[in-house]
Amino acid sequence: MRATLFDLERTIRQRRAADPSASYVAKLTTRGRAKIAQKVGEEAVEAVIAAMADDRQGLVGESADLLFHLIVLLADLDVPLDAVLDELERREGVSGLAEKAARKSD
Ligand SMILES: N=c1c2ncn([C@@H]3O[C@H](COP(=O)(O)OP(=O)(O)OP(=O)(O)O)[C@@H](O)[C@H]3O)c2ncn1[C@@H]1O[C@H](COP(=O)(O)O)[C@@H](O)[C@H]1O
Repeated sequence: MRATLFDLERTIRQRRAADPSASYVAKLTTRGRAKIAQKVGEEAVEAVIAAMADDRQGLVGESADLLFHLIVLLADLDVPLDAVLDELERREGVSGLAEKAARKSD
């Protein structure tokens, strides 16, 4: 899983500077961060719509689109995917409910 995502991240970072007429990543990158962010939002909504329609196969495709566009957005801000996966690892074993309760008592 991690290896696949890292391969995709490497490809995306390489393609950013490619010819926009030959690369979707390059084309989207030239359209600017707001456009990339908009695509992330759109793909998230499409994933939600697939889920609410009980469309499991659709959800798989929309989730792939969402992850792909999120990595394009991370690359645009030069945030390594590793940082996100490290953050998830840091949270491992910490119940979301316990974490929320700890925040409220701050
Ligand atoms: N994983 C993906 C991937 N997932 C989705 N997409 C593209 O994302 C686009 C999203 O489709 P939309 O209809 O929402 O977008 P659109 O019509 O271009 O955008 P709008 O102007 O309508 O907003 C489609 O063109 C998909 O092909 C992807 N494009 C590329 N990759 C990976 O990125 C690599 C580099 O791609 P290029 O930069 O194109 O070489 C590829 O080898 C793949 O591994």
